[in-house]
Amino acid sequence: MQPPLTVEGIEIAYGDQVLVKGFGLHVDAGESVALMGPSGSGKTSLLHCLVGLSRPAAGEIRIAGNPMTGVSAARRADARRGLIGTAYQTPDLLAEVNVAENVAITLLFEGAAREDALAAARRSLAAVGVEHLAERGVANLSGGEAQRVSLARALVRESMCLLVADEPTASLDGTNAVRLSDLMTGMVRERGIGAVIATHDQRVADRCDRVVELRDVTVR
Ligand SMILES: Nc1ncnc2c1ncn2[C@@H]1O[C@H](COP(=O)(O)OP(=O)(O)OP(=O)(O)O)[C@@H](O)[C@H]1O
Repeated sequence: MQPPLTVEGIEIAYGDQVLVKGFGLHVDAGESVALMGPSGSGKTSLLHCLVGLSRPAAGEIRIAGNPMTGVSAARRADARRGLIGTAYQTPDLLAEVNVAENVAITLLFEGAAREDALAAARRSLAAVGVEHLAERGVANLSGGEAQRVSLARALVRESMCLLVADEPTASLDGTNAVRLSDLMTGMVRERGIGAVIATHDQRVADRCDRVVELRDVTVR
């Protein structure tokens, strides 16, 4: 089986300013990797390359063997939709629809039957312990609940094999940050997927299997 993520010799540049050089990473099934490094070291830029939103200046990225480099934007978008789940610092839930519909939204946009999409959303909400919120509006969710819903949305697709999270606990207090980290890494193990979690929080990093420091490959 192909590993969820393979990165080789990545270089990230803005104009002629090289930010990251010679970065490699291999994430196995079930493994959570914390991506750390000082502010401005390029964590978010690297995550954007992993999910195919931008292209590195050099190097190769493969998600479950599927190339994210040297292919068209359309192919990267297909791989992103099918193989990657994302979670960010703010959950960015849509106020106009309920929790289950938020989780099901990408499936619904792609034309999945409504009942199938909502059943998948409920399964994903149950897996992260918040199925009881399914019919609720998103306005009154606590910060911890909203991040769990965001995680359920990231994990909703059965085919996904890589979770990419950028500071997912930054808006949470210490207790909720630890709970969400335990939940994320537990789900990654249980599903046999991989995860790359950019974080400044040592408590989050401690719950991952491994820490990768971007500092060493950032060009100053
Ligand atoms: N589109 C862009 N064009 C030019 N420079 C950029 C662009 N995006 C990011 N940068 C610069 O690249 C550097 C790295 O930014 P990035 O957001 O990847 O760092 P980070 O490690 O995620 O930082 P933080 O921990 O503060 O979120 C910064 O100096 C930033 O200003």
